[in-house]
Amino acid sequence: MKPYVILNAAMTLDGKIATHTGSSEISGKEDLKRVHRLRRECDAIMVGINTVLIDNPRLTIHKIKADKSENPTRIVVDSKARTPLNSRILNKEAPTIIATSKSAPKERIRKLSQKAKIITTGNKKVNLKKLMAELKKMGIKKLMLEGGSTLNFSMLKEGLVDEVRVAIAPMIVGGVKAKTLVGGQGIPYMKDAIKLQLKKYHTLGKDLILEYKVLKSQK
Ligand SMILES: NC(=O)c1ccc[n+]([C@@H]2O[C@H](COP(=O)([O-])OP(=O)(O)OC[C@H]3O[C@@H](n4cnc5c(N)ncnc54)[C@H](O)[C@@H]3O)[C@@H](O)[C@H]2O)c1
Ligand SMILES: Nc1nc(=O)c(N)c(NC[C@H](O)[C@H](O)[C@H](O)COP(=O)(O)O)[nH]1
Repeated sequence: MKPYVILNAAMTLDGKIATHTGSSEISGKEDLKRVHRLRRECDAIMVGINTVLIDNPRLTIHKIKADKSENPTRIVVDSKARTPLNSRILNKEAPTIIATSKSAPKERIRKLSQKAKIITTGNKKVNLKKLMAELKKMGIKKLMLEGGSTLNFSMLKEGLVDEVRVAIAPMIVGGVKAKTLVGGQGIPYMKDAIKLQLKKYHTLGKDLILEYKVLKSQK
């Protein structure tokens, strides 16, 4: 049992979700409103620790009108409990979960547990399947995965993503070191690619929105 997971991101035409310096203002203002409407529909938003360290996101609904009580629960996948204590994700605007592993230092866990709920799974890194099962037990039915590249790969590879929604901005930045929509180790052979089915597409301001269903592998 797991929540229904929607991976949402914005990328340039060349598939980058940030430049090699970490700059990532990609979505147009209309797309940002779409993202915030999606946040409002979800029970939780999840990001990887690098996204917290680089972007210091709030992960609340703040581009459209919403009551504080509508903010989804924020989740950081953070094996070693590196989330800075002054990061915006730990403010009082919404509940926060730090998903850690057994490799996280006890002292960091103690400090973070004063500001967030801690869920520990996995030895060296977070066990995403177990984390998803825990979240479902807690009542999280719909989860928005907001990146980054490394976490997107792990979630897709583990078969935990149900839908992918991307905004393609009419921009190209290049750079071998710039993060793409899905990074991680990658899949060696095209025959083993994660297969998707295009469900919907439309323009939104200058961006193109594509919505896919993830097809479950036959393995
Ligand atoms: N344009 C967009 O839509 C968008 C969205 C989100 C993030 N970003 C960008 O993505 C970049 C960050 O991406 P990234 O790939 O460096 O990091 P990430 O945010 O995906 O975090 C990855 C880290 O999570 C931790 N982790 C723990 N358990 C894990 C597991 N089982 N699987 C995977 N990771 C696990 C590891 O420390 C790993 O290095 C930033 O520059 C950010 O601006 C862009
Ligand atoms: N859809 C989307 N378009 C973008 O252009 C962009 N850079 C992100 N990036 C997602 C990432 O998780 C960001 O850190 C949060 O979008 C910031 O979230 P806040 O506004 O602080 O709540 N996502």
